[in-house]
Amino acid sequence: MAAAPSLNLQSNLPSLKRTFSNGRLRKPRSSSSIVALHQNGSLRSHGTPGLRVAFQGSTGAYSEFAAKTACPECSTVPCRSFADAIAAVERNRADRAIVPVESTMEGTALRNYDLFLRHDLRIVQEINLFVHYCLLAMPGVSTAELRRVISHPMALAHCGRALERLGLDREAVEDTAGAVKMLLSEQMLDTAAIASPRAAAIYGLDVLAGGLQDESWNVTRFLLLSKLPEPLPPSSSGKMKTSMVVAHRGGSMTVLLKILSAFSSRDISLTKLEVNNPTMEGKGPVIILDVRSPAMLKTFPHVLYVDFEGSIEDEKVKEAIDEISSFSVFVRVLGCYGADPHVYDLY
Ligand SMILES: O=C(O)C(=O)Cc1ccccc1
Repeated sequence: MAAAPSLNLQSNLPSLKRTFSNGRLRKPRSSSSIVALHQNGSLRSHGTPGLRVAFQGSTGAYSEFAAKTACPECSTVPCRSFADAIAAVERNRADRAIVPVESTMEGTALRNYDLFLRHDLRIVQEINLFVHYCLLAMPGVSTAELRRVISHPMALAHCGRALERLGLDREAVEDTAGAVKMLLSEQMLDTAAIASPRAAAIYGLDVLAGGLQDESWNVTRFLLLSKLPEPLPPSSSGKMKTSMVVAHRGGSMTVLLKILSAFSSRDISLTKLEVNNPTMEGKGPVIILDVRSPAMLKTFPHVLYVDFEGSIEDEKVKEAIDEISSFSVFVRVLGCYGADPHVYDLY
């Protein structure tokens, strides 16, 4: 009998423990192992049975696995786009949305982040997922017969060198599992998909190659978004993290120094500091919803994304935010949630 793949919890980055199940998921993952991880680990449980989590893509997408990792007992709601996943939460067709926002190979997925800023949702959990990319094809098709490959743009970008070597034309589609479904529905015999071993097992495709990513350490950070803030856990239950966006008048260097000083003078560790540079190709001003009433969309040319360790209930965090608010144009706290030091891996 094939062993059910299980999640592995590591106490520290960057080490990672993996379990192998021949890359195949033959039956639904038992959630009991994940519940145990929640009980032992620092994560707050989102394990309410019946919780509906919206994600972009089809069954078998990486985002769906991230959702199941974050909320083991949840049901997942496939959506065509990330915007649809957000709308599902806003219209009460889902309780949470999950979105990939950063990867070790490419940094922040600004499109997703910027879209999130236009809505009144909060970050309630983070999940780091080790992403394995495989080359999948219809049963019986060999690598020599392939002419092109389809997948999510991030997957194509992460496997650039391998695809170069294989000499395949690339075409972006909505998501990795959607690419697999497309192969099947259109019986494509000259096309491969890049997707997870889990998607291969779900849809019964052949895995022609594994570990396709250009960098062996390929972790994607997902955020779980909710309409309402989660109650903050007691401070004894582990480290907290806060995310915020800061809009300023320009002159990034001075602002950066002032922000660094607001945190370092209070011994608060930053985990992310990203400048949104409006001169970047294709990058316009950022539109942010001002969630204070009356809620309205505002446009800012100069924006910084900041994550740091600490809870908004900590006195020194409140002071740091007040100080930053005094020299910036706009500040919005995007969420306060349990810091998850683990990388989850399903192979
Ligand atoms: O297309 C998917 O499967 C997704 O969930 C989006 C994605 C793609 C590549 C890495 C992480 C998430």
